[in-house]
Parts: sequence; structure tokens; C-alpha cells
Amino acid sequence: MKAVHFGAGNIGRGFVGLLLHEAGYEVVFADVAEALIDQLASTPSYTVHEVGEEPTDKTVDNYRALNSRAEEAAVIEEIATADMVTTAVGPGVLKFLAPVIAAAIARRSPEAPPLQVMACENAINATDLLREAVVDAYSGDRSGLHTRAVFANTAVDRIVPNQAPGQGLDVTVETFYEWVIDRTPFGGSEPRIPGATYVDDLAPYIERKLFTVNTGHAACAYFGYAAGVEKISDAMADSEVARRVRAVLEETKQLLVTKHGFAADEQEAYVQKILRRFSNPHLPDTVVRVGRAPLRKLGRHERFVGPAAELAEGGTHPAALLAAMEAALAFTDPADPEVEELARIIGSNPAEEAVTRITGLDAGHVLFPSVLDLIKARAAV
Ligand SMILES: NC(=O)c1ccc[n+]([C@@H]2O[C@H](COP(=O)([O-])OP(=O)(O)OC[C@H]3O[C@@H](n4cnc5c(N)ncnc54)[C@H](O)[C@@H]3O)[C@@H](O)[C@H]2O)c1
Ligand SMILES: O=P(O)(O)OC[C@@H](O)[C@@H](O)[C@H](O)[C@H](O)CO
Repeated sequence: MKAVHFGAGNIGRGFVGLLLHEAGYEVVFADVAEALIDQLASTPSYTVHEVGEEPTDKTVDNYRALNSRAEEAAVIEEIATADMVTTAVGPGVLKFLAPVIAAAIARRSPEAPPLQVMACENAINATDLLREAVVDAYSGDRSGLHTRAVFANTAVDRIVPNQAPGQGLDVTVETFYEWVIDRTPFGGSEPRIPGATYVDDLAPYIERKLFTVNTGHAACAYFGYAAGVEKISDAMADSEVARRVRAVLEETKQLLVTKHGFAADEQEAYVQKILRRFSNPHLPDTVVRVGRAPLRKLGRHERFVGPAAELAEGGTHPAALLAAMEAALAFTDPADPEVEELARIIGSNPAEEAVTRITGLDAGHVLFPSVLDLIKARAAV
């Protein structure tokens, strides 16, 4: 069995690549980072260090690596004969992978089983975004595309920090992981991945993951940054940061329990476990990594505005989520192009327009005035 995986970064090597390797796949990593691909191509194995209360080391081998820019034709040939394609590149990059995947699907033998495509990104239904872009780019008969490829949404959860320089290909990760996959597109032929869980309705799981793990994580990063802290676990050790993160997760808990029918005590246990994961002192994770791409994180269906808008529509004022958004607007990192873009949007547009451009909220939305206040305050700084 062969899987082509786009994105040999933190989650690519430390999670998707590892689980596919353990499931018996030969993994072909495809990435645009030349030095990384050269290193992978010339190194027969790497180690995933799982750190926490019960640390374990796991070896990944039986992989190959291709530069998806310089060796695009080779990547297309690999996908044409692969069982599966996965991605972990960031949601904004999916559109650039689509033409390559579309070209490969067109080259597959009509007798081959459908290519299984799963985007493993932090975004609601990222695979749907990829599928739409693949359909647009597909040169063959689109009506027959569904017999050549099957697209399944997933929710992936494992904290994988940026890796220390000098660590080579090895990846330090937390011990916890969860990979939840929508079973329904496979029609009974879902791939056997021992570390994955298949469900018939992914929506509750993906929203619970994004609006608990990622909302809480981002809140911790932005409140931690404001408190002058570098590490996520140190931010959680700051009682005021921890209190504010807890308040944010209280609001998303209210939404998730009401909307998806999770039992309140089950959701509380989920929250408690996640707060412990953020506090893992063995994990060298930083507020700068977790806070990266604040413009994406302030998007309409993302971790802050998504739940805040739904709560506001239901009559709840999401004060803690708004406080986290305020902190997100104040986050800076000179190496992050989205920080500059966010400041440019705020500095060069009327505040009303900036709200819509950043958050996707219409002026008539019940949450709009509260976010407008935040943007006006930011513009005045
Ligand atoms: N790190 C985590 O804890 C974690 C956990 C769950 C999900 N995710 C999600 O996984 C995705 C990747 O995150 P990450 O932390 O691994 O980031 P990362 O920056 O470590 O890895 C991304 C990789 O994608 C590569 N890439 C960028 N553009 C590409 C292209 N056009 N073609 C091929 N490769 C390309 C980069 O070179 C990089 O190696 C994101 O969507 C993130 O939200 C991350
Ligand atoms: O990857 P992002 O930028 O969407 O979010 C940063 C972190 O919250 C994220 O990478 C988590 O570590 C991960 O989602 C845990 O499963």
C-alpha cells in the first residue's frame, strides 16, 4: 500500500506519516522545502519522540521523499499509482496542490480503486475545500470523477511544536493523538488505519476539536503573549492566563453542548484533558507557533468568530471569546506575514469594512458591533 503525503513538517512527520507507517503504508512525502526533502530522501528513518508522563520513541522508515515543486511530474506519477493522498500543509495551501492531484487522478488506470483523499488540516471540512479545487482543475470527465477518487473530511489532533534546530528529522510530540475520519464517503471500503477512528457524522467531532483544542490553544497563545510569556505551558502556569482560557472554553462548551448534544460532564472532561495537554511541561511549544496566522484564525468559520457568532445568534454575549479576539489583534511576530497583513487591513480601511474583511461578519450580524469596537480600539493604538 502506498500513500503520498503533502507537507513533511511537524504534523506530517510527527503524526500522519507515523500513523500511516504504522498502518503498513509506504509513505511518499512531498514538500516544497528543499533542504527538508533532501534530508528525508537521504535518511532511511527518523524517530518520533512522544513526550509526557509515559514517553516513547517510535521509528518511521519505509518512506521516500519528493520535491513537489522541482519533481512535480514524479509526484503526479506516484499519486497515479497510490492508494491514498493526505495533506498537512495549512488550509490556504490546498488550492496549490489541487492541480497536481487532479492531473494524477486523470492518469490513474480506470481499473484502479478510487484514490482516497484526506486533508488533515485545522479547518472545518478542509477536504471539501480540496475536493472543490480538484474538481475545478480536473481535465477529464467530471461526472466520472467520483469513481476515480473518494474525498473524506477528517479531524486531526496532536500537539506537534516547532522542532529545535539541530534535531534533524526527529520530531518531538505529545503522547496524545486522535484522528477522526468521516466514514460515509468510503461506502464500506475505508482504509485500515489502526490509529484512526471512523464516524458517520464528523461535524460534532470536528467542531468540538476546533472550538475546544484550537480555540483554547489560540486563546492561551494570545493571552500568554500579552503576559510576556514564551512557552505555552508557562502561559498555562500564569493563573490569570489560565482563568481567561478557562472562561473562553466555558463559552464554547455551552455552544457545543447545546448544538451537538454532548453531555455537559463529558465535555467538561474533554476540556480538563485539553487544559492538561496545554500544560505539558515536556512539550517545547510556543505562543508564537500557536498564535501564528492570526488573520486566518480570526476568519468567519474559525476558532473564535465561528463559536462567538453562533453564541451571539443564540442570545449569549461571548465576552471571553471577544477578549481572546482582542488579544489576537494585539499579537505581533515580525516573521509572520499575516500580522503585517492584519495591521494593514486595519490601518487602511474604515473600521466597518475591516471587520468584514477580517472576520467575514456582515454589518447586520448581532456580533458585528462588538467586533467593531475591538477593531476601532485597535486602529486607535
Ligand atoms: N502542529 C500541530 O500541532 C498540528 C496539529 C493538528 C493539525 N495541524 C495542521 O496541520 C497543518 C500543518 O501544520 P504543521 O504544524 O505541520 O506546519 P509545518 O509548517 O510544520 O508544516 C507544513 C509543511 O507544508 C509544507 N508546504 C507548504 N506549502 C507546500 C506546498 N505547496 N506543497 C507541499 N508542501 C508544502 C511546508 O514546507 C512545511 O514543511 C496545518 O493545517 C495545521 O493547522 C497541525
Ligand atoms: O495549526 P494552527 O495554526 O491552526 O493552530 C495552532 C495549534 O493550535 C495547532 O497546531 C494545535 O497544536 C493542534 O491543532 C493540536 O491538535
